[in-house]
Amino acid sequence: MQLSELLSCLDPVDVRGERQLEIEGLYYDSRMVKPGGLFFALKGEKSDGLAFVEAAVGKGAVAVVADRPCAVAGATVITVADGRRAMSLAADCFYGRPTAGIPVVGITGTNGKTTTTYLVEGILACAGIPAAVLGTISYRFGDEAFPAPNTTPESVDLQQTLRALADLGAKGVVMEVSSHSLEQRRVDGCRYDVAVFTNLTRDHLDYHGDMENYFQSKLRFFSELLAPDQAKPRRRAVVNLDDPYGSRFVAGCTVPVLTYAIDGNADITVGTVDFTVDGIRCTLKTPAGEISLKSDLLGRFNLYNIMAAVGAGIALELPVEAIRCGIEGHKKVPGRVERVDNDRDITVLVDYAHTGDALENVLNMVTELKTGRIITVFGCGGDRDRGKRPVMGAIAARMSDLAVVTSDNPRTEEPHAIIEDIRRGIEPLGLKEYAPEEIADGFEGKGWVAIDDRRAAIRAAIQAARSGDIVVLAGKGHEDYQILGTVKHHFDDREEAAAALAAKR
Ligand SMILES: CC(=O)N[C@H]1[C@@H](OP(=O)(O)OP(=O)(O)OC[C@H]2O[C@@H](n3ccc(=O)[nH]c3=O)[C@H](O)[C@@H]2O)O[C@H](CO)[C@@H](O)[C@@H]1O[C@H](C)C(=O)N[C@@H](C)C(=O)N[C@H](CCC(=O)O)C(=O)O
Ligand SMILES: Nc1ncnc2c1ncn2[C@@H]1O[C@H](COP(=O)(O)OP(=O)(O)OP(=O)(O)O)[C@@H](O)[C@H]1O
Ligand SMILES: N[C@H](CCC[C@H](N)C(=O)O)C(=O)O
Ligand SMILES: [Mg+2]
Repeated sequence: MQLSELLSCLDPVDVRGERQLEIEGLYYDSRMVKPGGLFFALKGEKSDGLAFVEAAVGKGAVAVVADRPCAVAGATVITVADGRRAMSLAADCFYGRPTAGIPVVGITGTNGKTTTTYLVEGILACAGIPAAVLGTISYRFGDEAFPAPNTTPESVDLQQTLRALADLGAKGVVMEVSSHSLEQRRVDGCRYDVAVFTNLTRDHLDYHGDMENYFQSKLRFFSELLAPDQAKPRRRAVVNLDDPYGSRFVAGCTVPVLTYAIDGNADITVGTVDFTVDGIRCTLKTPAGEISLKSDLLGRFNLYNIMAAVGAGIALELPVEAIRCGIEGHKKVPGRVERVDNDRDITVLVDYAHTGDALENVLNMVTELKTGRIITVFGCGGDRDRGKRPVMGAIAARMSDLAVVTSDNPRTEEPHAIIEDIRRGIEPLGLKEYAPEEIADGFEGKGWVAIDDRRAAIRAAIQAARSGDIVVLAGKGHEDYQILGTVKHHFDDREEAAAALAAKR
């Protein structure tokens, strides 16, 4: 693409140097630059892209974009107001506007995004719209999947992936929109039809600082990115009004809003509902009429995810029958309340709960199903929000008969130090702390135990379980790795649980 054409997309403040250049690719990492590239010098958390401009030009970049003064010989220098936003807009143009003219649903919120994307994918499929799904698990169209290093990729990777998925036949997009991506303008080049808000609870405060900043990063999705647009006439927001932040999102919206709530008044509410061990049966009252549904998803939190997906379907004006069919026939989400089969009458569930709210929801769900004692294995990620550690510790210990505290991607932190942070939330409860060897043949009273090594922790939990018990392995879900230092080692809770069940005495 000609640089002059790209310039019209990224709204430059100043251009110095040759404009008649053919741009072969967009890059934000100097190490990846190829000849003919346009390099975006971004200011990051760890380093400043300006320091790599010469390296980029040395590798063949013919032009550089920056939002701070930048001097370099041998390349056109483009100054913009916001480098990350300019990169998003340029990527949309460069990859041929992959989100124009097709339905695009973005889902944001602390928990429930991945699950809701799968439900919306099902609804779109039933409406005859085969859609791409981008999020934590993968970037996928049908069964063709690309690995997902981030939940919401950097704008250049995002638009390139959207183009590739459209070329494979995707006629719609459902994607998770993380708060990091909103803050870093990764999605500014996406043209959404519907933006969904699930909930806002504590997470990622290592990055956002406090809940208000976290909220503000998400609000941008509804206030700025969803501004009225003639090319997207049905733009709508879908907002959970039971969440304490819900009404603030509604107030910030610049397009019509469809609200949902189980407890309060909203556009979409619950008529009847029955939660069982087999799933959810409900009737929803909606502006499109009453919808009767049954789903094999478990728990009240999944009713919220269903309502969010139904809201997206209604906002897109899809037939009620497609909405029902999509919810009832949805694809299973790997690692979300996923059962590990066994013949020992122990319910083993692998789940991705890695925040206090998610853990509380999942443990509430298993408490309602309660067939025996609850044993919960969990840890907290290293190099992530430290404040959630004691909170999760208290929830796990309070709501389980035995909490097994262990490691979950310690990254560059000392695993035992993370467990000590978790301990601070458990100790005030005054519960018995078991030594690992004390639970080798089971346990009697309520308590907790710390076992740094996750494999040993899973083995101990399953060894301690008896017929009827429920073992929840929380935090890693679909992940098939454990990150120690900066190295990813193969590790899969589902495989570990199966091995522990096979080895159980
Ligand atoms: C904190 C964070 O979000 N960081 C993201 C950010 O990195 P950064 O801007 O801070 O990068 P930096 O290392 O300071 O470098 C600055 C610039 O110099 C460039 N550089 C650097 C070195 C060099 O030799 N040459 C060069 O050009 C870098 O490519 C970058 O453009 O931009 C990078 C490029 O897009 C991301 O890969 C990186 O994600 C890191 C890996 C990450 O772990 N992010 C997580 C926290 C994240 O984004 N998570 C969310 C939500 C997760 C969830 O709850 O589901 C997600 O969407 O995945
Ligand atoms: N609506 C919900 N409210 C609260 N907790 C939920 C909800 N839906 C799912 N959960 C819990 O949160 C975990 C993560 O769910 P899911 O993967 O759908 O969320 P996510 O928002 O995509 O998470 P991430 O930010 O890691 O991408 C689930 O395994 C479950 O324990
Ligand atoms: N994708 C999110 C969740 C990771 C879940 C947990 N397994 C962890 O590593 O903290 C993150 O990177 O913060
Ligand atoms: Mg997700």
